[in-house]
Amino acid sequence: MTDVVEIPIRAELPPNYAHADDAGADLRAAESAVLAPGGRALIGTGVSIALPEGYAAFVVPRSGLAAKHGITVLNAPGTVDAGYRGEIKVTLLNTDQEHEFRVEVGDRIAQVVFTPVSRAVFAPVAELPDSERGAKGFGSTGVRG
Ligand SMILES: O=c1ccn([C@H]2C[C@H](O)[C@@H](COP(=O)(O)OP(=O)(O)OP(=O)(O)O)O2)c(=O)[nH]1
Ligand SMILES: [Mg+2]
Repeated sequence: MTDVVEIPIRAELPPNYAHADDAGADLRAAESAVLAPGGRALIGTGVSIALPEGYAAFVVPRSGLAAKHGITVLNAPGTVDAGYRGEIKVTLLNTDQEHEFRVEVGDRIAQVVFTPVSRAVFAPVAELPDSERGAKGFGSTGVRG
């Protein structure tokens, strides 16, 4: 069964899940905007929430807007802190260098995912424990095969 968390919300256009088992709830634009080719815009959603302590919300792109129009969330995943009570806004980036992209009020421009998060307590050490990967990264395993 899906884990459900109740989140107090103030919104004219609340985020909505397209399907009962979706992880992401679509965020709607509360204002119109025109993104020039290569341009960006900070777009209000009119949504403000009170996340439970120990939770975060991540504002992430929609794959259809990315694949069809080159639209992404510039700071993806946008991080909404549990204590944030302001309006959730979406920084859309139009990566298409030829076409502008128009946003109308009510358009579903991004999605939001809710998740519990851990906070770190940093414990300084002289040496880190060994691991199989060690310091290898940034393509160390290649691409093919
Ligand atoms: O896509 C986003 C990302 C963040 N926020 C809101 C909620 C978050 O809690 C707050 C601050 O975000 P972040 O910490 O990413 O921004 P910052 O540039 O570090 O600002 P601050 O100095 O206020 O933390 O802005 C959004 O509405 N949308
Ligand atoms: Mg910050």
